Amino acid sequence: MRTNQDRMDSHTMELPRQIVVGEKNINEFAGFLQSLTKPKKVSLISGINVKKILKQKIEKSLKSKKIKFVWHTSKDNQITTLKKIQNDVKKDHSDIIAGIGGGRSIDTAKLIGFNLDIPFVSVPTAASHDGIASPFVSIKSDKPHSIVATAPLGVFVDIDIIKKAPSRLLASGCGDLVANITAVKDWKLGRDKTGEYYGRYSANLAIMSAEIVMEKSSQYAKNGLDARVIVEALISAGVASCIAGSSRPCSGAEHLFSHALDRIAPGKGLHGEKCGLGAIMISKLQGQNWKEIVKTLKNVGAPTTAKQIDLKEEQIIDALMIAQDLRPERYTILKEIDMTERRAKNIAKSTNVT
Ligand SMILES: NC(=O)C1=CN([C@@H]2O[C@H](COP(=O)(O)OP(=O)(O)OC[C@H]3O[C@@H](n4cnc5c(N)ncnc54)[C@H](OP(=O)(O)O)[C@@H]3O)[C@@H](O)[C@H]2O)C=CC1
Ligand SMILES: O=C(CO)COP(=O)(O)O
Ligand SMILES: [Zn+2]
Repeated sequence: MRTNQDRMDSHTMELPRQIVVGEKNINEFAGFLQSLTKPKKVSLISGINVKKILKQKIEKSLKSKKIKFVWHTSKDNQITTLKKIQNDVKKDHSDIIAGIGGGRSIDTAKLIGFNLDIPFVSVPTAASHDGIASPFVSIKSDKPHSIVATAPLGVFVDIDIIKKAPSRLLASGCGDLVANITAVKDWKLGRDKTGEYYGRYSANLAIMSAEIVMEKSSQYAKNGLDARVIVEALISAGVASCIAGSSRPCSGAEHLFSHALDRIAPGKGLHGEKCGLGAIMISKLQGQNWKEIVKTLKNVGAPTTAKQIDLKEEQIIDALMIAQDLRPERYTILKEIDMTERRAKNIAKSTNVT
């Protein structure tokens, strides 16, 4: 007899072809591109901070391999900004595109690569999110959540750059990772209540990347965060999404809460920080060990209260109340709860988020 777990529509698993995680290896960037597609010209997408830090090194590497380049600046993740950059990239006639930076620059390059059918390479300079190796893109449009584009052809990481990035970014990445605990629980709920496809392998992979951080967090509190482990966990979480064919293993109600905050309080808090706060409250609603999530976030230096990222109690409550409506088709614990103002206030207070 077929169970709900067996039932699924066909889906495509698109995975990165080559992932390099090195240290002080940015000078090998051009060689990495050559090993992928032997490009003559590359379009580089980054923000102003990242460009300032890496311009010289990246240009030196590209010149050494005679690869031409054009820089483009990503300021925000609005669809209008992306379209403008896309028009400029089109004029480059480049044969590869690289997103260099945090989630915004990577997403911008990923979607432009997909739209223009140019191979895309992900060059994270911060371990702040799990979109590094995934096919998903979060661009502000009518949809508050990610859409499918294409998995990077290659992922190139210089851990030394990530170690030197502001520590808040690495802690934020841990928030995006612990979110997998609540996301997978919601995914199981969706399987049980709606018969939706649930991939045990990708679910376990996502859980493992969260658990690695949770198990090591006391050690991190004493000796500092291990950037390489966190990067690998984020890559692995992205690969879990590639295998699942959706962001399901890494995005449940805690992400819906974060997407709601993106609308209610734009610009407040990083993506992973908001997902971490969401994971605290959602794990309590799910009957999971929410205190363990608080402990992990505290140990890695990520926020555990709204105040730490300048959010007000009303904003947390509103976000909890509208979260599920932002993605009604994604079954989460919030479908099973009448999230009244009183209930929202209670969950935020009882977990010390407010
Ligand atoms: N596709 C997906 O599945 C996912 C996508 N996202 C998306 O990613 C974005 C969030 O990513 P996040 O990284 O948190 O935020 P940003 O990409 O906005 O980066 C945050 C800041 O960190 C700076 N920065 C990055 N690396 C360094 C460095 N090495 N040294 C100094 N500064 C650095 C950036 O500079 P600069 O301004 O130069 O870029 C930026 O100012 C959101 O748009 C979110 O929606 C999040 C999760 C998953
Ligand atoms: O951030 C993500 C996974 O960590 C993407 O999730 P969404 O599909 O909810 O945007
Ligand atoms: Zn996320």
